[in-house]
Amino acid sequence: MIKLTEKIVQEVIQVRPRQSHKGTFGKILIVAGNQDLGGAAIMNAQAAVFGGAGLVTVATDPVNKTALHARLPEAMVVDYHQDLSNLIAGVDVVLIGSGLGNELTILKQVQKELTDKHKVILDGSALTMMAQENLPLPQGQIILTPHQMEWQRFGQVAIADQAKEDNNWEALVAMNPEPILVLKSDQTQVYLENELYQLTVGGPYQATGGMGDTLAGIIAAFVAQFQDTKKAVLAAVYSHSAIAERLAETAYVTLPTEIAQALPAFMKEMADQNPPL
Ligand SMILES: NC(=O)C1=CN([C@@H]2O[C@H](COP(=O)(O)OP(=O)(O)OC[C@H]3O[C@@H](n4cnc5c(N)ncnc54)[C@H](O)[C@@H]3O)[C@@H](O)[C@H]2O)[C@@H](O)CC1
Ligand SMILES: Nc1ncnc2c1ncn2[C@@H]1O[C@H](COP(=O)(O)OP(=O)(O)O)[C@@H](O)[C@H]1O
Ligand SMILES: [Mg+2]
Repeated sequence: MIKLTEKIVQEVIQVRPRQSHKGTFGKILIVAGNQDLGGAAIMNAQAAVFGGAGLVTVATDPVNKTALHARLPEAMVVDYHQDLSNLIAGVDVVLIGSGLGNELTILKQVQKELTDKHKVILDGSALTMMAQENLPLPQGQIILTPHQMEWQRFGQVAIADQAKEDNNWEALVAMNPEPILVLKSDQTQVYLENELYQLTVGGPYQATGGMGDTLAGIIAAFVAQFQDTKKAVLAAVYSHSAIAERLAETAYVTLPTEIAQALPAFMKEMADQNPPL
């Protein structure tokens, strides 16, 4: 078991090269937010934009369009009922599932367009629907971000049995190809290529709806812009809770949107500890 420390973030987040443009830092499609859960799409997208993604498009229920534009003009917004195949073909990263509710048709349509070139984050309702419908993993480099209840459904490991890492490995190796697992709890762990990483920052001030939607957006931003996907996932998981821990020095609860807002300053601090490329 390897403890996650600030070192991983310093390693991943570099000063940006001058010769760059928005395409350099990755294109993300977020498929999230049904009629009732538009906040999840907003929190995904805010975290992705503030986390440094080059271009963010949100495919969501049309009722969420005005709110998304008003909160986050940097993000593009499309109706998730439209044909998303061209959009999916043009992005590097697809984040799907936060606040998606029971939108099974949309989940299936997106999954069939994914290819090996995509990095795919499966969160929230995507995991729950895939478990209920027994759907196979889609193509792409897969990152699963379940909380314990979602992992119980998706990985079929009872919450009480998740404390034993062997049980989680057993469920993971049965999946082909083996995804990266970010198993969220008050003791979040990342299962990644035979190594178990343990988060040692963060705390109960994070127990607020939307906290995982924000983490999923940060993971999307980091894997979109940083070369090494595995290290980028670890750095995202660490950054999310390290920022929360800092905010909690003066706050009883840390809001997901506040964590997103604090990301650019945190990332600059980490990058400044590295020499420019
Ligand atoms: N503002 C919004 O639009 C929000 C949308 N959300 C979305 O709502 C959908 C349903 O997600 P939920 O997670 O609420 O519902 P779930 O039914 O999947 O799971 C939530 C329940 O699981 C149990 N549980 C056990 N261990 C847990 C753990 N370690 N962490 C969290 N829960 C644990 C809790 O009793 C909790 O009520 C997701 O797609 C999610 O992205 C949520 O993020 C809440 C905020
Ligand atoms: N008591 C806690 N200590 C540390 N982290 C927590 C605690 N409660 C929740 N979190 C973190 O908050 C996030 C919650 O994710 P999730 O349950 O998916 O939220 P949501 O779906 O509402 O956005 C995870 O990253 C989890 O590790
Ligand atoms: Mg969640």
